[in-house]
Amino acid sequence: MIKFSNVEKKYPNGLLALNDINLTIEKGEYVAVIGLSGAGKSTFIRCINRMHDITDGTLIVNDVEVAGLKGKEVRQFRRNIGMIFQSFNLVTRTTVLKNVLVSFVPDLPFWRKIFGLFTKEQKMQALSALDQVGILDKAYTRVDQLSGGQQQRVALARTLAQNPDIILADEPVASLDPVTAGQVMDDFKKINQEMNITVIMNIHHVDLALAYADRIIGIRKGEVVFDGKSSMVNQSVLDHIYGRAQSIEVRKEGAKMNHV
Ligand SMILES: Nc1ncnc2c1ncn2[C@@H]1O[C@H](COP(=O)(O)OP(=O)(O)OP(=O)(O)O)[C@@H](O)[C@H]1O
Repeated sequence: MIKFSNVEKKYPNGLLALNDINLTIEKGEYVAVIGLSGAGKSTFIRCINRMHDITDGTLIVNDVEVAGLKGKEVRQFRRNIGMIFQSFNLVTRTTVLKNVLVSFVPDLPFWRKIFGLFTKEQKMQALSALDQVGILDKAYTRVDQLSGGQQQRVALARTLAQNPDIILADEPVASLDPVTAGQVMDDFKKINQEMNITVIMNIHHVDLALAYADRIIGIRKGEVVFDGKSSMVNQSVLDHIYGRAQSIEVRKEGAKMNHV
């Protein structure tokens, strides 16, 4: 469970990126965070795994008060939280399997790290993660020979091999074409439903957010201005999150995406 109580995030330059956030996300939820560029979506997601420190309030993740973690505890805490980025963050000049095995590196003894030696069990776990996202046949292919969608699946498999409770995804389909974006969204949905992993995703495509996520959190100027079921989101809710003129643009972009 993730619980924000009166959470504030102020950057060192004084910018208030999150203001008085109060909400709870239960295990197994699929949440999409939407809002205009600069609204605070990335900041919201990145506070959850302590990529950013909150500056006031309390944030509890899996019974742990995130702000109280120190050094090694932060690394340990992050083991249960996967993170997926728009840019995939893969080592493209090596194989898919090696990229997935990287998720085990923090747990390896020093000498194994040096030689890149992985146990048979770790290799099986990595292969199984690749199977879960449907690219087992690409295990020995170099990442730079894969399409964008396949690369995002490698990133997802790497996260799954880590056996997380929570997956945070920061614009995971922003650089993909509409069809591939839909396939990657399907992967997230499958993982969420079959493995009961909480998914919290920042996403600009409102139509995809509404089609896949169960819950929508709308952020505007650092404040949560909507929090409810996807089925409750209508034009007036979007106007409230984005502002009237912008919400029409957001919808038009979505329509264009769907017709490519
Ligand atoms: N390191 C930083 N220092 C100062 N201000 C920052 C920093 N990172 C983000 N901000 C500011 O905080 C606000 C929220 O940024 P954030 O990246 O969370 O927005 P976002 O909704 O994810 O935007 P986008 O959709 O464009 O990624 C913005 O005004 C941004 O300029």
